[in-house]
Amino acid sequence: MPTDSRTDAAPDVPLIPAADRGDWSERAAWLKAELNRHSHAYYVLDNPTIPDAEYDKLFRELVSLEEAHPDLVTSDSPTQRVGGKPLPQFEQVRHAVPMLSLNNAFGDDDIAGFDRRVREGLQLDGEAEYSTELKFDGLAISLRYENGMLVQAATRGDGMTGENVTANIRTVRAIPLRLHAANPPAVLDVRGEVLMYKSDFARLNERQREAGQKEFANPRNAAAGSLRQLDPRITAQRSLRFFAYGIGLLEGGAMPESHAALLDWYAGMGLPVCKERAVVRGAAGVLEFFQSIAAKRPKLPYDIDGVVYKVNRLDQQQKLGFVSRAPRFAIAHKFPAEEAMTVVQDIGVQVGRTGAITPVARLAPVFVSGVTVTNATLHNEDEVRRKDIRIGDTVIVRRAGDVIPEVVSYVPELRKDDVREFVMPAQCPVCGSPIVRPEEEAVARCSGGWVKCPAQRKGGLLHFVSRRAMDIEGLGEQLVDQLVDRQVITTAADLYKLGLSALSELDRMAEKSAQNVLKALEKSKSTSLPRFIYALGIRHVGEATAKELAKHFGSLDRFLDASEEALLEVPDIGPVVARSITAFLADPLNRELVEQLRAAGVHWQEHEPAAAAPKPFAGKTFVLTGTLPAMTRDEAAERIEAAGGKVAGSVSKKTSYVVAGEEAGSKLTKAQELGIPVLDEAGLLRLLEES
Ligand SMILES: NC(=O)c1ccc[n+]([C@@H]2O[C@H](COP(=O)([O-])OP(=O)(O)OC[C@H]3O[C@@H](n4cnc5c(N)ncnc54)[C@H](O)[C@@H]3O)[C@@H](O)[C@H]2O)c1
Ligand SMILES: [Zn+2]
Repeated sequence: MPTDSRTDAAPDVPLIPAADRGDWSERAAWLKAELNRHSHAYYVLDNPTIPDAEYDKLFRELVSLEEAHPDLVTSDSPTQRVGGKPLPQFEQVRHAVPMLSLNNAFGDDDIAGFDRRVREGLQLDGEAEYSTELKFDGLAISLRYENGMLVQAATRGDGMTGENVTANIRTVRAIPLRLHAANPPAVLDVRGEVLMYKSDFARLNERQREAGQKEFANPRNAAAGSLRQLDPRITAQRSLRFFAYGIGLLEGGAMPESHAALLDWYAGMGLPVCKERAVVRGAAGVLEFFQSIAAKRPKLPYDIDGVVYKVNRLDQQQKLGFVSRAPRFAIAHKFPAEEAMTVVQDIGVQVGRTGAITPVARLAPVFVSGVTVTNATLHNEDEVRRKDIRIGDTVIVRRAGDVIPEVVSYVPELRKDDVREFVMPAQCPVCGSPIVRPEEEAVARCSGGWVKCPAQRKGGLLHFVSRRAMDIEGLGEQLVDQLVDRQVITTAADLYKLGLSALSELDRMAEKSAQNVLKALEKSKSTSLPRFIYALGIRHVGEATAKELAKHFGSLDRFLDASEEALLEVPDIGPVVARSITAFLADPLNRELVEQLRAAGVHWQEHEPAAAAPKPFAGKTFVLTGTLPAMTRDEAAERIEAAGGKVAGSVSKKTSYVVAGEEAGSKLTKAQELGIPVLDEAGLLRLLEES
């Protein structure tokens, strides 16, 4: 009996009719139609409707159905084919050697099976040798070089016929137009992946958003959409990258003996080859590679969805050959999916340490990248509106690395009529104080402050005791919750009044651990000024700013007496931060807290104030225009102002510099007319560094 592959996954959205409801062939037909529809959206339109993990589930279900009932296999089945049809707008290119897919493995057992089949196929006595590399999440491309010159580039298409995207590929700077080789082969088809870095993807989507255009679902789709443009000028603006990993036709040159040697040869000719690659032995070797890459994955600048193992020797590859749509000599070992689909059951709010109200989607439990997720952040109210996420929607949830799970988008075709919009509550759900949102801010806040709002109190206390602040071990969330809820403590100063009896009365608190908490509190009294300032939890004052403040003022009293002007003299402090500090210091309750902490014995070393740092941009006026590649305009303005400069809205003779990003308009023209120096982002950063 074929098993329904969905039962091994976490609680599911009841999206797909259960397999036992209809008859097998009906189910298979439904799966084929559904998979074909999604493939079209994914491969042809670069606009997928469901996450890959959902697609893969349907795909695996069809595979197991076809295995149990081989008569169900038809030539139009997605299990028999590669990719999608080439778009008719492009000239079609027939591949000299077909471009196939890869079989997938999801666990160690799959890998053991693959390794066994390889050894059997090659009749090996010992271990097989594998070349291991990354599975880039982009789109496959075939580059034809004739006598070392790039003459044609084609997408994979349906594997036999692809789209001619030569003009677009020529705009990709990573791809050499000429190979660095004294004696290049007469014909060489280089195969590899075109992809987009995560940072370039984020910037592209920001630009799309500002221009009111459709955002891309992920870097893969952005890369595919950017490459398959009819206008190469658009592709040229999209920062595409490339890694070579395979070969098609070769004429007039000697084929290397191994896959590893092929990649080295490529690298020597100036083709980008990813350095995360190795040659290993046996199943143990590939699994070790898998683990090491899994650990690195969150830090890689591009998305990968797994690693690929290829039998290293090319003669062995040839011997193993192909099955319908994939080689027998290679396998893709996939990571757990980072995206999954589920239903938003409700949208609630969370109150942070500074009172910030974060909308949070309450989800039907769903398994994403190794854990069950029930809550996902929606960041802020504007984000909920922009993404148009509603209660009852089916959504795509993403959890990458250790990052908090977030709702990426809703699935339009599954939206029902009875979905409800999120309404920002008027009152804080924790303390009942009004929620306010200053017009120019993206974040709504509980106006209760820590005095009225237990949520803010808890957040503030947790920040105070955290490792980089006062570093008080043993005071975790559960303990802080109890202390606040039972009104044992109100402020951080009360922590130092805690006695053994009060602590021992709390749930799950043995006398031994209570003593440890007291010891940790005592130890924390001896601290440093930067830690103390950071621990106060002033909005916009992170660790780095706290350090600058401590260095600049040298003593707590000088810091407490600082005016807004004095604060603006501190390196890297601009008006937003200065205002936030003065607001904090103006509140008598905060002053009292500081005094109580000092009275409790919290102490540190002080020193003379640092000589006032020069403000290199003093007297200079800047105008910002266009989209900068890495900074938002607000960030750029804050940095300019922190260096003493002014930011103005329009260009005049008094303007010192114009900082222009992409799509800069009339301000740039005006600057050029007036002969005002124009900087790009890199130029601005250099000026900041040099001065
Ligand atoms: N969300 C959807 O609706 C939808 C629809 C169709 C397909 N998909 C997704 O597409 C994938 C299946 O598609 P597929 O057959 O195009 O490709 P695949 O991703 O399963 O594997 C083959 C491809 O991997 C790429 N690749 C990356 N690194 C490689 C390396 N080092 N060596 C060799 N190849 C490498 C190549 O582009 C190659 O064509 C699945 O993950 C599926 O979930 C999703
Ligand atoms: Zn509140």
